[in-house]
Amino acid sequence: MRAATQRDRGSAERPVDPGRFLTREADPEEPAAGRGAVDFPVAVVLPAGGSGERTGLSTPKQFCTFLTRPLISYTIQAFERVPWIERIVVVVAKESHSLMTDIVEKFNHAKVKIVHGGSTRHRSIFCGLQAFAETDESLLHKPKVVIIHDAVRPFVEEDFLHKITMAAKEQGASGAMRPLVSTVIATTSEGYLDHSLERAKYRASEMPQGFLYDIIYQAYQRCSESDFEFGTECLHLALHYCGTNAKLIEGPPTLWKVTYKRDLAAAEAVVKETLSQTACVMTEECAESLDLSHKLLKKLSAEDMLVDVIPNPKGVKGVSLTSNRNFIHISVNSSKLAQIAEMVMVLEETNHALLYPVVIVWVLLTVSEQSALSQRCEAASAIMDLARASEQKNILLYGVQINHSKVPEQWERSVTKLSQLAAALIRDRNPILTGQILQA
Ligand SMILES: Nc1ccn([C@@H]2O[C@H](COP(=O)(O)OP(=O)(O)OP(=O)(O)O)[C@@H](O)[C@H]2O)c(=O)n1
Ligand SMILES: O=P(O)(O)OC[C@@H](O)[C@@H](O)[C@@H](O)CO
Repeated sequence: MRAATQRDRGSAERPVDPGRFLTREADPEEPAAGRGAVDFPVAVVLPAGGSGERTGLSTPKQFCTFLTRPLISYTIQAFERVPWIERIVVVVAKESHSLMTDIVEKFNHAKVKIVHGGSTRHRSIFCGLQAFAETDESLLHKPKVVIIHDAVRPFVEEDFLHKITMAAKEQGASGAMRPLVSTVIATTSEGYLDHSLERAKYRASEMPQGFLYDIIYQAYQRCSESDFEFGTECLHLALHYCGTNAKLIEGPPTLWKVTYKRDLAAAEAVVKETLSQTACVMTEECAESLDLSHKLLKKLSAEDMLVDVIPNPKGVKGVSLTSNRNFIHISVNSSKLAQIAEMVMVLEETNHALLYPVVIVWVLLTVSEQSALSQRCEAASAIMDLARASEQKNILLYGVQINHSKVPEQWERSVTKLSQLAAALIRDRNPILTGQILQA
């Protein structure tokens, strides 16, 4: 049996995790290795006042939800978890103010101030910047560097934010860029090709962008009506109105903007993939349960999951729940429902499922034939009610029944099935299957 603290990586080198920031908590004491501390005030402006017409949805995309949370909450959290970012000004349309207030309260977004935007993105950004310039110093003091980031770009990591921030402090302005995927072409008024640009010489301007606050605020104060109405590039304003040439930094592929409906599905898939990479197996100490947990560890690790195995004779008290998002709880011969209920209570008390759903796969391991039927009947009625209550707390409870077999081939088949079911339940997080007892 592996020590509980050891984690088992998959055989292949793990791919760059597109959503690493979702689960890695920044350490407020220690700047990440390889970069200096940020010793000046930094704030963020998130323009979120658009209507998201290109999604074809009635709800503006920043308020569309996946995994029980609106898109904008993921973006806010990506900045809120960065210890050296002090304030986040979210710019919303006036009619979305109360919705945004509810989101801030529900998800404990403590660093957020809400302001009203304008009819275009540039007007909204200017409204956000004005929030620092025109308020009581003690409430929202002016930052040295302000990061401007579309609220519909939820995947941004602290490392890259640090690069953008330090470059903005040194250079006055900085911006993310990505290689072009398609070639840029110009058309004639009749709709024919006029010319194409040499793709290698151009880049796509992305977000986040960073600025010395005074520079970008002055640029917006000087901004023409035409730029306010039709412009799409903050870096251009800093250059055109303040002569500040932005430092361009190539960013990771995760900086993409949610623009079309398909992008919302893509964003959900990224979050699901990130949340599904770890599992904690909680095992009883009888031989069959220990054997099952060891086999699960090997099989799930082969699926490239990081797996902890926690001998759990005393129920949930022996487990650090807050460091895991997916639990496989093995109960032998009886349902031990109280332990599951206690887990749900602890997860709720620690707010651990507030931002991301937690999955509990409850494995009913039947060792003695006599107990099989009674265990299953007892569990079937109990799990449904508990699952319904847990779902209200963003905890997804699934059941899988498995019979221990002394016939190695049969036991191996059952364990393989259980491993596949557990991996699928953790990966898909389908609320329809909560409260059900599947059969391995
Ligand atoms: N008047 C506006 C328009 C846009 N934005 C914000 O600017 C970001 C990037 O703009 P875009 O992707 O174009 O969003 P929308 O304008 O909402 O999309 P669409 O053009 O499809 O309507 C989004 O977070 C959007 O909410 C804003 O704050 N105020
Ligand atoms: O034009 P949209 O409002 O869809 O998106 C804004 C983007 O243009 C902008 O975020 C980047 O190009 C960086 O400026």
